[in-house]
Amino acid sequence: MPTGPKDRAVNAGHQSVSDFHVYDTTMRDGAQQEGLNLSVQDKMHIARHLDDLGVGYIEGGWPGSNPKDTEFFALAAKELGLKHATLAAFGATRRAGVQASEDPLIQALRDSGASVVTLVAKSHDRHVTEALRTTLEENLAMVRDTVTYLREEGQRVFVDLEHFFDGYRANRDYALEVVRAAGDAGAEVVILCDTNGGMLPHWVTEIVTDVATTGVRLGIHAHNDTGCAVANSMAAVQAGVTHVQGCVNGYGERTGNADLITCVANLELKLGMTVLPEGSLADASRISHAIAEITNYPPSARQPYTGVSAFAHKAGLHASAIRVDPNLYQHIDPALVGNDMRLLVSEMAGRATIELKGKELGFDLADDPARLARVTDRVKAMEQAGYTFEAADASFELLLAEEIDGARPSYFDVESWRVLAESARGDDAVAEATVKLVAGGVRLAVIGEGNGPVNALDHALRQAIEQVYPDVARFHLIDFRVRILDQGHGTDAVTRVLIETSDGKDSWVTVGVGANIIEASWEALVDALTYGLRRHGVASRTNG
Ligand SMILES: CC(=O)SCCNC(=O)CCNC(=O)[C@H](O)C(C)(C)COP(=O)(O)OP(=O)(O)OC[C@H]1O[C@@H](n2cnc3c(N)ncnc32)[C@H](O)[C@@H]1OP(=O)(O)O
Ligand SMILES: CC(=O)C(=O)O
Repeated sequence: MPTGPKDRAVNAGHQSVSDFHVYDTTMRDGAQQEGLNLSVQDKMHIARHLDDLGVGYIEGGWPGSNPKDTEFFALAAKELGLKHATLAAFGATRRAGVQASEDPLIQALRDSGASVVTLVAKSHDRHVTEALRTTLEENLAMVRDTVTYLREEGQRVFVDLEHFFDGYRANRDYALEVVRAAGDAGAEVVILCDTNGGMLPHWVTEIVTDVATTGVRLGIHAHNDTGCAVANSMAAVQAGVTHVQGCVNGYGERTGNADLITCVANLELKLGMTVLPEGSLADASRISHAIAEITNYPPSARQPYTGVSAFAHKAGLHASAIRVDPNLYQHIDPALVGNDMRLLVSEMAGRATIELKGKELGFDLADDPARLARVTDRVKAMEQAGYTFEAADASFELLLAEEIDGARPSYFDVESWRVLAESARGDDAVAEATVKLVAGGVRLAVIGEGNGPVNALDHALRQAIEQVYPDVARFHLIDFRVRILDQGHGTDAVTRVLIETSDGKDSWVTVGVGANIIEASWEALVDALTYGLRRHGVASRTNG
């Protein structure tokens, strides 16, 4: 026989470091994002990452609405073992005309094992009459009854008021009546939701300031349809809410929810509040990327605070000031959110960029201004010819090594290469490449096969070099990107290839440019193996 939540509540009672609530809904509203699907195990992993981040509340899903969410709560009750966070179960108020104690979805919330239940309720009069097809009075009763029932069953209750801001504009008195009904029935926090995401910050300020006069503890749940979800959440906090909901990486229905990490970083670093355990924010970038791995959504490079480009500097003028003091072009120290400053080498680089990037890669270029200028000029000329170094650090490092050592690092001399592609009797085309080279004083001629010309060349080159440099056996190509560059002259377009190679531990990117895809790929492949051997400490003919 099931016991009451009083006895079964998991992870109950852990408050965030301050009384301010940081409430994550990645596994519920985040999972409402198009293309995002989480398994039970995915949810377990995400919950642990969120707990490491130190959020106060983790909304695990809607038990009773689908078997997976029900299973997640059952497993969480047995195995999750959160350190900081409290698990919350999400669901709707009872159905119209049904007693809370007889509504199966309310029973599922009660039986979820979660100590907190977050109920979604209607507060916009038109939604009550048209979507719920009931009366305004019955909606108030649905809120009161459900909150009262779950409180009596021993659960803490938060109430999400859907479409609150639109509802307030349509019928202020009714919207405020729903807030009071929830608060009076025992809801700990009433969350004002910008469900359609249409608000602007000054409207949020105005409305929250008015609703705060009810004396009910308020929260904010903002969607990003105007691109203002985080700004609206900040406006709500400044107007008095003490509970912020959001999703890691801004996942969520349509354009997403407020990015929870951006919100907490703003609260801690801009507003000086303490909303996470001390030191947790420095884990934010790692956790944002770890969760992106689980959701299988590549993280946005331009994500505030945690994106790989959040502290990447491309313009020469920026780098020249950064050389004096990084804070001249950064709003915070990236280490505060576990991110790093990066310098991007491109045609927009000046000498300062090259010097700083060189330093990052372990080269001291400051003592030779003429060499620094020469590298800068070479980079600009090569970018004009189609190369791109900002995404190909490994090719840039080989260029620097060449300038410093007087010759490009080299492990083999290529005599010739040739590649043929053939399709017989309408079968899929296959390719065969022949590579002739001298490595370690040995002349090698190797044939490689592949499903395309680049694949065949890669196999042939690798098989040849591996005979002299066994480290090459660990290298494998993990990404291959081709771009046809129209140089504005129509017929003389060139091809650029970026190749990412891994040794199973690290990866590096090289670039090649040529009149055709095979020539460009060959250059990038040769750079990839050369860089890899250098990185593995294998002596080249130029450095020893
Ligand atoms: C704003 C938000 O994002 S809230 C979160 C929304 N999330 C989801 O909808 C995902 C999970 N949902 C589900 O799995 C299903 O919709 C269920 C299990 C909840 C309900 O499924 P069904 O019983 O088949 O109903 P259906 O989805 O067609 O319609 C929703 C019903 O809930 C009612 N409803 C909507 N909001 C509320 C509410 N706040 N309180 C009570 N009932 C509500 C609707 O009026 C409708 O009732 P009806 O069946 O009498 O027409
Ligand atoms: C509750 C919720 O997800 C919303 O109103 O957007």
